[in-house]
Amino acid sequence: MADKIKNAKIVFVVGGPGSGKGTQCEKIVAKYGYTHLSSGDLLRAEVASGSERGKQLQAIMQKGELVPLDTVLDMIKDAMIAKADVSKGYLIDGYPREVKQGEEFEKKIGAPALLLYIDAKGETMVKRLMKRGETSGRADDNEETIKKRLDLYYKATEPVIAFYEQRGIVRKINSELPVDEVFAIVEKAIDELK
Ligand SMILES: Nc1ccn([C@@H]2O[C@H](COP(=O)(O)OP(=O)(O)OP(=O)(O)O)[C@@H](O)[C@H]2O)c(=O)n1
Ligand SMILES: Nc1nc2c(ncn2[C@@H]2O[C@H](COP(=O)(O)OP(=O)(O)O)[C@@H](O)[C@H]2O)c(=O)[nH]1
Ligand SMILES: [Mg+2]
Repeated sequence: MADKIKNAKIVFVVGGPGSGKGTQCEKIVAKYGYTHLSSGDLLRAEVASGSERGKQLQAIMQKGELVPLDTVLDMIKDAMIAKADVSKGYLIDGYPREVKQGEEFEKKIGAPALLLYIDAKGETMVKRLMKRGETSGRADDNEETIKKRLDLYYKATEPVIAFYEQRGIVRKINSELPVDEVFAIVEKAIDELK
């Protein structure tokens, strides 16, 4: 039943690991009532379920690599459909990770109206993730995996931003600032959508 979500407002939230995607998404949910779907959280839920598929995913995520495209996309699509009747819009956090993921999303679900590009310096992201790692319990918040995630971000995900820039839907957000100042910029981008 993809019909239900064909006309939904879709916002891609893209940025490096630890750039502050999740933090800003929470604030958008609180103010605008959007549905927040973090692809990483969906994958971690599958891992936590203890399923066979979850075990395979865990091995990939622990290495900081990308899980197969269809796996993530199916999870996002199912989660979107489940919320279709109540959703004012969708925040797709941490996806697409590569241009191909964006193309497949558009084929199977629909086109994004906006891409929020949450931008922080590499050293800032590493610092935040090491700090988060003290309490997150995430198997990939360690120095070695963080470095791999960052490398993959620059190699595979930054081209996603260039791809959508051609369409004029990218809003670059400087997330070096304090959270509330970052959100003030985010609000402007979301308000433009209405
Ligand atoms: N579309 C996606 C999203 C996530 N992952 C996997 O899930 C891991 C964690 O993703 P995510 O939670 O989005 O992590 P980061 O981008 O590193 O951002 P953060 O942890 O700071 O939210 C990734 O490293 C990757 O292995 C993936 O393969 N494909
Ligand atoms: N100073 C500052 N810290 C932030 C900001 N956003 C997030 N953080 C911190 O950076 C860490 C990673 O943020 P998170 O939202 O999980 O990032 P994500 O990996 O992009 O989803 C968190 O522990 C936050 O405390 C921000 O705008 N400013
Ligand atoms: Mg996150």
